[in-house]
Amino acid sequence: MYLENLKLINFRNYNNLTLNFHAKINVFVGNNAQGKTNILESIYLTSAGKSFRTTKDRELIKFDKDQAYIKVEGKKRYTDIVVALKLDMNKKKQIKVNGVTLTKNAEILNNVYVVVFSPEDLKLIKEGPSERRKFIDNEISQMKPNYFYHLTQYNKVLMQRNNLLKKINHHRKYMDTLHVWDEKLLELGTRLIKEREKFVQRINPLSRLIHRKITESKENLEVKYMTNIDVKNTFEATMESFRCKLKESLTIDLQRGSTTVGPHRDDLGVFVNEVDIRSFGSQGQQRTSALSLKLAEIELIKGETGEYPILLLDDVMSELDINRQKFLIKALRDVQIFITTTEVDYLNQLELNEEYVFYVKNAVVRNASI
Ligand SMILES: Nc1ncnc2c1ncn2[C@@H]1O[C@H](COP(=O)(O)OP(=O)(O)OP(=O)(O)O)[C@@H](O)[C@H]1O
Repeated sequence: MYLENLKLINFRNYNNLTLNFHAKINVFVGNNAQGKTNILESIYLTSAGKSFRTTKDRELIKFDKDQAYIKVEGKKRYTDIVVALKLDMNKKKQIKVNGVTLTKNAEILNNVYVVVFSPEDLKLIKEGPSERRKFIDNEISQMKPNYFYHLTQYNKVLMQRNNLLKKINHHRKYMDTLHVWDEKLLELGTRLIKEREKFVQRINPLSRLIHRKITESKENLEVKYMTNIDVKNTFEATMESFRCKLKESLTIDLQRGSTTVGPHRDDLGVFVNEVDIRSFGSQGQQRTSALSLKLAEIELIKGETGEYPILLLDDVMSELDINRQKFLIKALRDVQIFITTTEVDYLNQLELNEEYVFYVKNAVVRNASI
């Protein structure tokens, strides 16, 4: 799929902006703090309904304004797609897809497919497991909105169970209601585990292949799903093994007042040439592995939905050497790419057409074709 245009009103530092995009590459060039990432952020919002930089919608509305508006129009293989969001300081955000107002914001998923790669994504490898769980969850949610629903429910049930564990410490009578929460936790948790296992099984060969190309076959990347539950072939058997673990950990859960086993403790192991690069990788290895995973996601989304997602590369091109940049542009022939950069030098090396380039200065965007 690709986006044809974007309209912003009172979004971040923009008053009123309309941009027509190129179906292949769109590069936003400018100094720091001019509004380049804001454009990528607005595109991401039309995919996920939320920002990749903040959880507070009010930060997205232009200072001194009450409302912001974002709209994209694009093409999928068989349909046109129009997504519009209205953000309001005081009211809930309103989202329309092809003119129809959504009743639940989560319904926005599965319309505009986006993969974003930013310096933040380095965290994917070097930070704690929660960043890697977020990666897995975001990717599966985009392809399967039901997964997002189960994840939200799981987190709610987990919180209720943890509250109950704390209460039981003071009043044993609450013990009688624990099994109710356990059953819900087991059912929802097993759904997450089975989906995550499937996701990692599919992304592993894809990312390995890409990684081999980027590193000219010098490195072998392997990602492994790491969970404290024994994953079995069937849903029922996996749920049983989760049940055993939950029973075994009851004493310690009660002591701690929190649930110590389940998919909320999952991680993604990332190995290069059999070395765990979460702890032992160089910066370059961590960066390249994160890139390989992100690029694998593109293929995965294509396989799952039949559409290539849009790729947002925020400030990462200059961190890659020229060979890797060229690889990226060449390998992603069929993907619409949005790039932000402060450096123009490499644009010449990449031999990009001027019409692909947008110059951004203090929320004013100029393009050769405008
Ligand atoms: N709600 C808002 N209202 C008005 N301006 C805002 C708002 N939020 C952010 N800005 C402004 O947007 C600018 C930052 O834009 P953006 O993050 O897109 O920068 P950038 O061009 O990508 O820079 P860099 O290269 O440093 O990443 C800053 O000038 C900031 O003050």
